[in-house]
Amino acid sequence: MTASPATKDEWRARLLADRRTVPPEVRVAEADAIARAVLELVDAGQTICAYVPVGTEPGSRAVLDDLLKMDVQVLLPVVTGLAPLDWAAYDGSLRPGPHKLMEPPGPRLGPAAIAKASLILVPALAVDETGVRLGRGAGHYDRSLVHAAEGTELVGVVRDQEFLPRLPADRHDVRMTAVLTPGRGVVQATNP
Ligand SMILES: Nc1nc2c(c(=O)[nH]1)N(C=O)[C@@H](CNc1ccc(C(=O)N[C@@H](CCC(=O)O)C(=O)O)cc1)CN2
Ligand SMILES: Nc1ncnc2c1ncn2[C@@H]1O[C@H](COP(=O)(O)OP(=O)(O)OP(=O)(O)O)[C@@H](O)[C@H]1O
Repeated sequence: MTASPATKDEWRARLLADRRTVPPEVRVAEADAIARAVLELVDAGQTICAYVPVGTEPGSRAVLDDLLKMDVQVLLPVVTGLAPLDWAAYDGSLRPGPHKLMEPPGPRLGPAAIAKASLILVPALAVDETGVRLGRGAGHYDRSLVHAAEGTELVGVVRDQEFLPRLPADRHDVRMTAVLTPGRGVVQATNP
């Protein structure tokens, strides 16, 4: 058994390597389970922030279309350097952006648009039981989530194996209020 990684960078390397070993049929089954859980979390008329999975990330583009059909407004992140993320509404179309990301082609709503969302699905490499999230390491979400409205549900989406007891945390880390995994559904984070 290999020792547990100590730093965030060591955790990122381990978690990304593990994601690459997941067989396609497992990814599809996990994405379906995540989609079912997401659709149970939302109500018609609600605005949420979501993400388009990139590479081996859990989730699917299909759930975004299901959300539109349910009359949920879906905002997707747009990367603009190291500033907080910008946001644009999903209307069914996407175009390629940086880092192999897909983004909506429509109007940019500005970083403050995140405050319209009552639920934010946050992509992550791992989340711990107290809601500490490990992301890609650029701090995009940490810079953005401070603009979310108070009381907004911040749901980190990870595979079951990426829901960990403890991760290294920095002062700037914005904690998730809950974690969504394919096997366990939505689990509320505990107090640190
Ligand atoms: N889907 C998604 N969107 C997101 C994020 C994310 O983590 N996931 N971000 C979170 O902050 C921001 C963008 N940050 C990112 C930074 C680097 C890479 C990245 O390393 N991409 C790889 C390909 C993906 C892979 O194979 O795992 C690449 O560029 O090669 C992706 C997103 C905003 N949008
Ligand atoms: N609110 C902030 N203001 C200024 N710098 C920040 C802020 N949040 C994070 N950073 C910087 O961003 C860098 C990456 O932070 P961290 O390792 O926590 O990223 P992450 O949460 O894993 O990534 P991401 O949010 O992009 O997915 C660090 O150098 C950190 O100092």
